[in-house]
Amino acid sequence: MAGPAPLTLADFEALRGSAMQSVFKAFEKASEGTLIVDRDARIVWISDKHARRFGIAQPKGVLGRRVEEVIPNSRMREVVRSGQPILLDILDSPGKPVVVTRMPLKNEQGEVVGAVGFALFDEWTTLAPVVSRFLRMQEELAQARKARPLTRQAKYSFSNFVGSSAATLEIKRRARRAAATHSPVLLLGETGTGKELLAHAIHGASPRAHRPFVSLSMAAIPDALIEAELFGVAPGAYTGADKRDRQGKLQVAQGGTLFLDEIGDMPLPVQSKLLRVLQEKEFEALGSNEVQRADVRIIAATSRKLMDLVKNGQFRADLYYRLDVLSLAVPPLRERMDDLEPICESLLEGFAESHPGQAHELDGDALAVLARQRWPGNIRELRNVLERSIVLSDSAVLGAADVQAALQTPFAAGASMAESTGADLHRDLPAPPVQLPMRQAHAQAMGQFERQLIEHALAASPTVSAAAKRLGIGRATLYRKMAALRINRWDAGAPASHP
Ligand SMILES: Nc1ncnc2c1ncn2[C@@H]1O[C@H](COP(=O)(O)OP(=O)(O)OP(=O)(O)O)[C@@H](O)[C@H]1O
Repeated sequence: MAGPAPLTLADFEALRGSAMQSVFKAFEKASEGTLIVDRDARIVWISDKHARRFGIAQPKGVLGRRVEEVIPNSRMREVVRSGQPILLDILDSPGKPVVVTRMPLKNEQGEVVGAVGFALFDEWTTLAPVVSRFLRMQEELAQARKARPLTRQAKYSFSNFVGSSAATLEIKRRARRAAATHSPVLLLGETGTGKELLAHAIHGASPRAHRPFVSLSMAAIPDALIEAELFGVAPGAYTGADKRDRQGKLQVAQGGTLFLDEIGDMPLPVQSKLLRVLQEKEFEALGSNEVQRADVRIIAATSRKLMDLVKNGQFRADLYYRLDVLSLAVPPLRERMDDLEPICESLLEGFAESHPGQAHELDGDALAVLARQRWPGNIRELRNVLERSIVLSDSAVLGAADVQAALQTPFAAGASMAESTGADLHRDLPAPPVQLPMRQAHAQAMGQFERQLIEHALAASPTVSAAAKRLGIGRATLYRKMAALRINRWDAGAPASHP
């Protein structure tokens, strides 16, 4: 007797179709709420129960709206964008958190056409063991993140240097090659282009990756302290010095990498000592005759034109050539505008943690506005503008008006100042006090002008040193003027991450 006819491909397809349907029905039935969005993350369907959870009386009234406008912490957009499910997650809702699962919906060609989300449990006491483990792991992760800078490991890798323009790929290629060697590296480029990020990445990809990464910025510490910071201090080296010796960054970085930022600001006497480190691999701590070995790879960076400093006698030519073995010129953002969109995406994603529940996307018009800027402060300036847009905006997606508003704040105006003709600057200066006698009015107007100029430069620069450079005056002069005008750089709106 003939057995049952063998199953054909069509049977498998039919079985798969009905399996999908019954899985969907089963989920729907067990679910505490269901939500479906289209490929633009606009709501196409929301169950009554889910709508009630978010205080929506008329579910039909929210159809067509962006999902984040209705469910503030929704991650449905992420699912539509990536095409990947988020199988288990906790969503905050006004009453209590719910456990949710989200899946992409695809058409026959495999293209994402939307996403469906199910609220699986709202009685999540049943999940208490899983949830408490999750919370414990989150806590551990937060602790580990906090501890990370203390471990003196590289904080960034090459993947953090976002972009795939030809210029970016080339710089990453060269940096990777540099990572494999032990030679010094010199990173050149405007402020905010990512030199420090690259220094971390080079260390992280080098054979010294498991040893310390230590940085020292010449611009962040007074000249008189640089030598002690770098080479350390022997006990009782000078009056009032500690009884114990104090390690310098060279000792701390032993076996690893020492990143010397703003090397162009290094005082000449320290330059000679650094040259000895590079040539002889040795140094002496301040106030000591004991010669110590330096097993340290030097990565130096500067936003100044080192060759000009050499010509002016401010930088030793021999040190320059010693550092210049592998020099990498990091291009400014305006020369790699193809990277603008992915960099914005990555920066906005990074803000998701610090600014939860706010816009983390740009629309095309906003991007076009950003693409028209010159970005003298490069990615640091872009980061500031995006963060400011997020803070100022109430929309779920940042539009042209949101980024315009952020660009028109004092920070951005100051950032463009260096390249402007001066006309923009004068535009927002207060009118001169005409009722005063001419000499007095002149002095007062000049004082106001100088204050505004300095505040703008400080707001647009990561360090006081960089602001001084922007203004074309010495750092000491700028400090004196700030003291005289009682300007505090934090009041001037300088980015807080760069003291
Ligand atoms: N390609 C990039 N992708 C993503 N973020 C970047 C990129 N380049 C720089 N950044 C970010 O921009 C900011 C400035 O970068 P970084 O401090 O490395 O610049 P820098 O060139 O060392 O600046 P400075 O000369 O002023 O010290 C940092 O927040 C950094 O993480």
